[in-house]
Amino acid sequence: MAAPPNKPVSKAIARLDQDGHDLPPSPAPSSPRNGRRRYALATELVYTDSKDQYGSSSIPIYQSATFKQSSAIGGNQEYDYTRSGNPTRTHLERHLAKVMNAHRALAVGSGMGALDVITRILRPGDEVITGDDLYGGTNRLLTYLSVNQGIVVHHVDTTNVDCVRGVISKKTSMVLLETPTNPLIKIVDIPSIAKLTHAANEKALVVVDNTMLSPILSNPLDLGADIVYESGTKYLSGHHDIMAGVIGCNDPAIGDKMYFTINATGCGLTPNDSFLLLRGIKTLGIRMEKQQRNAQTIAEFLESHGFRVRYPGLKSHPQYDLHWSMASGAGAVLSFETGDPALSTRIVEAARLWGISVSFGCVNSLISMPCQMSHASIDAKTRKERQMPEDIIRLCVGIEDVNDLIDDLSQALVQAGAVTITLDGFHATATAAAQTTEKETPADPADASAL
Ligand SMILES: Cc1ncc(COP(=O)(O)O)c(C=O)c1O
Ligand SMILES: N[C@@H](CCSC[C@H](N)C(=O)O)C(=O)O
Repeated sequence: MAAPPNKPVSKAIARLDQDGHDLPPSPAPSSPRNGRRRYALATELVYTDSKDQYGSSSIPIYQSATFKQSSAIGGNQEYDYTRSGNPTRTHLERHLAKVMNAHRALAVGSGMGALDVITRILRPGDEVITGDDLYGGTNRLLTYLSVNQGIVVHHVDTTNVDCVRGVISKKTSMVLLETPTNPLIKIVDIPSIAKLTHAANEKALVVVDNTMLSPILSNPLDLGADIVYESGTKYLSGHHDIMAGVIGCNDPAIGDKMYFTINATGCGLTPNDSFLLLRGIKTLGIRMEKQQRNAQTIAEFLESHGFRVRYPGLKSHPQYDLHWSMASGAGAVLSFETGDPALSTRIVEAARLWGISVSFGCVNSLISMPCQMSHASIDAKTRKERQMPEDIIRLCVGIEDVNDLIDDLSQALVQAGAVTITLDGFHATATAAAQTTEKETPADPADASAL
């Protein structure tokens, strides 16, 4: 089933604050011809004009902890100490603000570091509403805040706006959303929840973790969110060679509060990692294009062979229309079930091209079992209460040749005994969804090469 063609995501950059940031090497604002306010996002991602003194086409790494001052009584300069600010990081943040259509962007050492900075806005007694399907590390940090910092955390099914309505009140300070959720790929209605939240308490902050889509596919700030953050470790950098976290917001006072925390705690992204993130961002458009094309083909392959597949590029996804009303692509993470955790383990371990690894968004394809890996920090009882299938397999699709990926997956499915050979190919054996009228014979691993 073909997904709708990519549509342009972001509106024109309207909120970018150019004041006070025009010192080298901050990026120059883009200036397309024909009266347009900005280029298409894929162009903005690679647009690197800067005021570098030598006109360097790649922004230099200012690998310096300190900057000399012109005077003992302060001086009039932008930088004094890299914890407080660094030209390479500033360039990255300014570039991100353009890409995220944010008034201000901030770059820190990891995605969890970003959430830490955001949740430090909370005060004891504040209430947070969040989902019941969340990245394990997010769940862990929220649990820490509720146990140690007096924050009240409500986990509800955020895919149902009425569930959010049921717990929202004047005491709600933050609503934290993930969409598509990790790992169940459920979709959350950001505009409706943002409206509901701001009506209940105009000071409450709607925060969206956009790691699964990245700015090239969705812009939560344009959908009503107050703060967007994501793990730059994933799609933004794209090569699994750095850890990073980025934050965007439109309210200058909130931006200042978060900057205060970054300077006070020292979690700003290093100059070297800022450089690598800048480099990764340039290829985000083309990587995502290929990754999601591959993901669509693989999702269709698995579904057509009888597996229950969760991917918003498939028409069978129960929230297909909602997803496409908020995003211009389906992303490149999908999950599927086999009905048996031991069988899933065998599939994962039989794959070769698909690396057994946590994380996603990288150019290499990865396969994992979230309940045992990325979400193992959520205890088994809570996983059961939240209906996380222990057998779920997550595929994070890369840029390899899609036929090689399908071939490797096919071999793994056969070797693990997850499919039966039929007259015209093979079909899932163990999934609840597997229904076949054809005469089946158990798969022989030796047959894998014939597939
Ligand atoms: C959805 C989501 N948000 C946030 C994070 C945290 O990012 P990081 O690993 O960069 O801290 C992850 C993964 O780690 C994630 O999957
Ligand atoms: N051991 C790590 C696991 C990181 S999971 C990374 C990523 N978000 C994913 O979903 O795969 C931890 O405990 O945080």
